[in-house]
Amino acid sequence: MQKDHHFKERKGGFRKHANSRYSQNKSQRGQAKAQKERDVIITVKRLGINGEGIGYYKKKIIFIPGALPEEVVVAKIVKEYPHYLQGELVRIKEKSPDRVVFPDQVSPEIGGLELAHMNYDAQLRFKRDNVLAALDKYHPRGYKNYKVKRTIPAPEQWHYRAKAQYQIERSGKDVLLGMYAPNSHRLIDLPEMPTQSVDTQRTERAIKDLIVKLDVPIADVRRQRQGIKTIVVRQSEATKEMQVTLITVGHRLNHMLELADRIMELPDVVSVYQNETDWQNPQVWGNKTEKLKGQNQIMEEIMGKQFALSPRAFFQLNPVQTTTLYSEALKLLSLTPDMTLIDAYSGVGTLGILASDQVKQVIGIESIPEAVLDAQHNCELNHVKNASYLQGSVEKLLPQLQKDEVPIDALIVDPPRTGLAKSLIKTLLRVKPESFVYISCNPSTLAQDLVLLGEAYDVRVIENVDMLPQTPRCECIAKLVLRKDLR
Ligand SMILES: C[S@@+](CC[C@H](N)C(=O)[O-])C[C@H]1O[C@@H](n2cnc3c(N)ncnc32)[C@H](O)[C@@H]1O
Repeated sequence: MQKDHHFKERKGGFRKHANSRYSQNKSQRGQAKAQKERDVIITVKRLGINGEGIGYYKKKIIFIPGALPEEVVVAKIVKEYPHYLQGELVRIKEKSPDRVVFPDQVSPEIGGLELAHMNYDAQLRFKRDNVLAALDKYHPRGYKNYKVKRTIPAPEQWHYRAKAQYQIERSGKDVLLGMYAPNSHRLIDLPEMPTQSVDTQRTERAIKDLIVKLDVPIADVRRQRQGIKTIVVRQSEATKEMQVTLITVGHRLNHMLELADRIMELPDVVSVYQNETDWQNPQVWGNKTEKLKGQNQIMEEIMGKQFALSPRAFFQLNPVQTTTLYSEALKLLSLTPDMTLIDAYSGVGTLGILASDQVKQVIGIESIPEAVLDAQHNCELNHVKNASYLQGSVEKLLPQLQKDEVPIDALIVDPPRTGLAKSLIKTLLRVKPESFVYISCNPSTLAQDLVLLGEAYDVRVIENVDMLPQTPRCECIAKLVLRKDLR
């Protein structure tokens, strides 16, 4: 450990970072004691699930964003909650060998760079440790025997994000384009985001310039004025085609079609969509999506197969590393030609289509109608004749398949961060697919679901694939095997 590292260049940034990230929960904010800020010396013991340093002060846990394990830091206690303290990093007295210089062109409080002050090997270790910690917290049956593999690194640690989703807002005479500070409505202008692809970033800025030039209305939440709220730019890794979606409050905005024409002139842009939302909707995307210009979808390629993507369809943010994720997951499924594979939470049909030549049939289940249409179109594009896609919730459709006596031999689930619904787990414990792989982007919900699934399944192995370097997030792939006594 190196001594007496003064943290001048980042001090201010981390203070804001610490404040915003941990003081936002309203009920907790109410309980926080108003107190005089004071500096304390803390030895950091470990990282929390969001990448924040954790230490103890007078036997109480203290969270210090930006601090690393083994570091001795001076922290300011900014809030005192009944069960923990919120700290801000002031100065590093003893520096961790894992510390690296944070990218200087961007504010540390921006989401998505929570681990950017830590070297990449340490980030990979942290991601595996996060899985172990979740298992240790919920202790699913036999978890001590799980083989939790080393995190598979991403080939690119910077500029890997193929989709940018930035908010646009007026601030006095300026127009800001970027992301909100975590848990707040304070927009941070983001001319540079080091994990974002250069092309998507450049296109975002060019669209902002066009909006200003053509005087297209920008949404104003305070005055409830209609306009453009969010600009989404997604690029295909294989074809470089770019799809732009302007998320608006209000339908026909002044100069909107002229704007779409001008956006189409930008390099690689092949389609412009408008998605309409309203002030009541807490989600970024609204329900109405309409094409303004260009082609319906952009084309992506994974493992030699073509995938058409419409604006609302889910696709991994890191297309280069997606091949690793999918090939590891399919390897663990151990498919045979007589099997029926259920691709639950199928998105645009990627996993099922990639597995289709190894099984008798594939049935995909997905809730977003546009994604289901994309999946059906993707089957045609790839001449896949043994796959079909159902639109609806997995919770409702899986029991229906069982009722209809569809053989469910192999199952892959790839749910959102919330994990599997309890009702679905009950169905799975009845159906007992022989081959079962669970892809999870949240070790905590994975561990909780494994507790319940442990009634019928053992876990053979958990693979970790790093899709999002510089963030605390990781994709886990768990291979579940039916318990011997139930086979
Ligand atoms: C993490 S993505 C996985 C998509 C796909 N497997 C892939 O790798 O591209 C989760 C998908 O599940 C869909 N989804 C979310 N909740 C669902 C539910 N209850 N039933 C069916 N699909 C759901 C989402 O629309 C999204 O496409």
